[in-house]
Amino acid sequence: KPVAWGYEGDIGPCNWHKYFPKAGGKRQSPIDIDTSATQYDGSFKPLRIHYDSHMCSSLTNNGHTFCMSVNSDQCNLSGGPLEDKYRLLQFHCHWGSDDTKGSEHTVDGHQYAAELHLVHWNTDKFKSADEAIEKNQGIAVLTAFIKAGKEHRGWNHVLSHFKDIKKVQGTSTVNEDFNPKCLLPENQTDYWTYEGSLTTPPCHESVRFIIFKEVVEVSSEQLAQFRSLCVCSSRKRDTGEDEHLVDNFRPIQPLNGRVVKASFQ
Ligand SMILES: NS(=O)(=O)c1c2ccccc2cc2ccccc12
Ligand SMILES: [Zn+2]
Repeated sequence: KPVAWGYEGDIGPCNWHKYFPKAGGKRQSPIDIDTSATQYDGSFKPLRIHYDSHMCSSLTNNGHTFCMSVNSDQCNLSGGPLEDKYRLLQFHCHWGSDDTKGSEHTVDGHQYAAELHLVHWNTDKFKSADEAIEKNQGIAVLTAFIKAGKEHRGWNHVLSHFKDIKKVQGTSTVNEDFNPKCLLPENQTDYWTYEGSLTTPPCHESVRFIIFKEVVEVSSEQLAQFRSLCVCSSRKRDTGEDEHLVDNFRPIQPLNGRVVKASFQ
């Protein structure tokens, strides 16, 4: 029987290690990026992000975030700090109950309104994503910070399906011409990178994070739409209100001597 976990109370992040022992490991995510301690690495090759936009994908509310799963073998990532080729599996976000919080990673202690994770698995070393998710170098997550500002047209292709996935386990098929690359910042050469973990149980220490320095803007109204998702299909607050999915970010974890590399000086 799968163990329930969440972001508050007894099943919250402070207790994850009791049922998911890796959550207490030495290379956990997220972390604070102390920009005075990052190390420039001039050996990185250019990041190669090749996504096609003819992939059919499906959007699900899994009770912890919305997840756009992609099933195209044409969406690949390589280069930068990566030794192998990785294939896009899904993307999702973490966000807050207001625009002052929501990201998982922080930069010099600053938390952004949301954080986008594009999850890729190592197709050179492993036969399936389920295998890769547990193995060192198995996963690469492209990460972009999001702040409240001007409207982001690309995000509307995703947000327009949210009414179909308001309830948990709701799914919606997305087969319009959408390329997730439009969700990334313009500057894709300046990023930080380090070795960490899934930020949700079972917290496997299999993830290479690549975190863009440039922050993406979406409007406050678009951020409010993230918060329209519900956490569960039935449970209502005593006020009869739906319980909305917000503050789905893990607190920052100890660096334990890890060095965050920078692709820029
Ligand atoms: N936040 S996360 O990117 O660690 C993450 C995953 C990372 C790698 C593989 C699968 C993942 C599935 C997630 C599902 C929900 C939230 C974060 C998730
Ligand atoms: Zn994530």
